[in-house]
Amino acid sequence: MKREHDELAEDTADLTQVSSEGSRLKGPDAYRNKTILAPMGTLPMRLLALEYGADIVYSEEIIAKKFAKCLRTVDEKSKRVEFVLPDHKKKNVEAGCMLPGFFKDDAIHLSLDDALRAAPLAFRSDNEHNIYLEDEEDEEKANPPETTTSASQGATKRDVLQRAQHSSKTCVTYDQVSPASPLHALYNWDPLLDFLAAVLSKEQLHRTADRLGALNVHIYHQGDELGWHFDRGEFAVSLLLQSSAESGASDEGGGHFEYAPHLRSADDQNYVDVIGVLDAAEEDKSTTSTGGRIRRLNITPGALVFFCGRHSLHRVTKVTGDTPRVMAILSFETRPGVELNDYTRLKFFGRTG
Ligand SMILES: O=C(O)CCC(=O)C(=O)O
Ligand SMILES: [Fe+2]
Repeated sequence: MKREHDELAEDTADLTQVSSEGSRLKGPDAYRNKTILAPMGTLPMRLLALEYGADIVYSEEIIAKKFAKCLRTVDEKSKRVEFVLPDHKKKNVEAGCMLPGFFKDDAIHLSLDDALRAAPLAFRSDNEHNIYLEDEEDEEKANPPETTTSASQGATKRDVLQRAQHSSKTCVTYDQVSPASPLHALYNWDPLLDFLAAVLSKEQLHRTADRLGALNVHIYHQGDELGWHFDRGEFAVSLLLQSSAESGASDEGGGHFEYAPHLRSADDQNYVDVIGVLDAAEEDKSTTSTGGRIRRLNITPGALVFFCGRHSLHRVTKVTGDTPRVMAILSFETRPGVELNDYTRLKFFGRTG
């Protein structure tokens, strides 16, 4: 309690507050041994609290110095109000968000049964890839290694490309998902497009036009995993149908979603920290400075997850138990009519049509 009190004092050191004594006090001393109430909503309520013995009352707007420095922004479409630090804008933007319980038990079970019925026909991929999910030869031609050294010196794109990742999973394609599945209904439900567009601050979203890749269900059996990668697309929407993890954060069962938020940006590939995260994950050194950037998201069945994977390195750890991890991926684009290329279709679906 003492520590919190001091932290609050430090955080608000520049602010001048009106106390019950009516005098203006400045600096940390103004907050020692005082009865402080926060957050207090309306002025009459605050005045009443002062009358009944509180020394200092705060409205929400002046709790922290950091907060006082924020800019008020309003998203035009959703009308959502956000307070953003002007110089730390990127740190305020989350890598993703999760809505637990979006699908209730019945919808989960019907979708799961449908996917598992289709599984014997589905393609199993098992391959190595780099974290950028791109063809190395094409990439080297387009960006010769000498032009791709990180601003934070010492590591190059070539170093990162050499860190091969393994992925194996079975993929039920869109044409194999039954039109009777709740997943099919959800994906083709127009209000979902509006909802996602509002949440993601996009003018308009469209379902991906790919007859195989628009909606997929990935099944990870024992030994399967999804290696570290940055998504090529801007964001992904996923819905977990079955977890392989036995309980929340414990390692048992495996199949955990792990990510290192904001590891790169549009202007800095940050190869040094990318290598640091890959090393830390390999050696399971979650306490090293780069390893400390790795977070684990405890996704429960039925949760809808939006994830901006283009700048946040992420993976699914190896499934170690008997229960397969079953994850639906819903794909959307900001432009209509977008299809996958044949290279991707062959790699992940084993066919082009
Ligand atoms: O299955 C997951 O949780 C993530 C899947 C993913 O990262 C992807 O499909 O790109
Ligand atoms: Fe991904």
